[in-house]
Amino acid sequence: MRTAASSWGHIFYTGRVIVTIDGVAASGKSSVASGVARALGVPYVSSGLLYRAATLLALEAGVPLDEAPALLTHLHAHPLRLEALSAGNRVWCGKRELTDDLHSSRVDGGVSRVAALPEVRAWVDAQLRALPAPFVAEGRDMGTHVFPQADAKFYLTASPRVRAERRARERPEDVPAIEAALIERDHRDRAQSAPAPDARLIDTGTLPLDGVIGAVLAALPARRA
Ligand SMILES: Nc1ncnc2c1ncn2[C@@H]1O[C@H](COP(=O)(O)OP(=O)(O)OP(=O)(O)O)[C@@H](O)[C@H]1O
Ligand SMILES: Nc1ccn([C@H]2C[C@H](O)[C@@H](COP(=O)(O)O)O2)c(=O)n1
Repeated sequence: MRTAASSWGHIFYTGRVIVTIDGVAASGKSSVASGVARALGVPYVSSGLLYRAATLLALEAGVPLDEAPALLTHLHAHPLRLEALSAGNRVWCGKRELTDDLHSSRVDGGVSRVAALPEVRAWVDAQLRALPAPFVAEGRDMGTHVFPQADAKFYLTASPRVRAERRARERPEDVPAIEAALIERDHRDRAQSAPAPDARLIDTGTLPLDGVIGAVLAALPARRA
């Protein structure tokens, strides 16, 4: 029997298919995108990592986070490279790997300011649109703005408490503090975080990770080679 994954796997392998997975902070976007991409045998693309890497470089260099011209000059002098592997994305600045430094509370606290700058958004969008399809792309505006032509779109949600409890298993911080920071970030990211009208909404709070990945794979439109 041909499953949705195997049928799509063939199309992905030969075609330029794009699936987008957007959603609020810590809703499971990268875990789900990685699982779906692995099932389909294609890379996934984590757009948030580029915003995080831009924020880290600005913090390290003392560039004010809302000064777009200075930030863009710094980014052009220190080009970033997103390595879109299906097992986990990596970000490089020259020979230095930044990946492990991108999920700190310091970067979390500043990234929404950087992501609010239209010049930075255009810089990220250009890098994403230069990537060769097929892939699964995750972020906030993948289905609305960056890849409106995507073949299938999903939007993940979960309550702030559930998301904070999951994050607390990864970081030595207490749940109420993480929850408050997530609510604040949701608020600051809201301008670019609306679901695409044609996205399928999935509440990840009521499903295990494998269940969400299975729901995405099952919802991919039937395709035949
Ligand atoms: N459905 C799920 N059930 C249980 N845990 C989950 C589920 N989805 C994700 N997780 C866990 O929640 C945490 C956050 O997931 P993940 O990092 O994939 O979210 P994200 O939306 O990409 O986050 P961010 O917005 O910070 O980049 C991880 O520890 C992940 O393993
Ligand atoms: N397409 C995107 C991706 C991310 N952002 C912003 C919003 C977040 O605060 C930050 C980090 O993203 P995350 O790692 O939480 O997915 O980057 C955005 O505005 N647009």
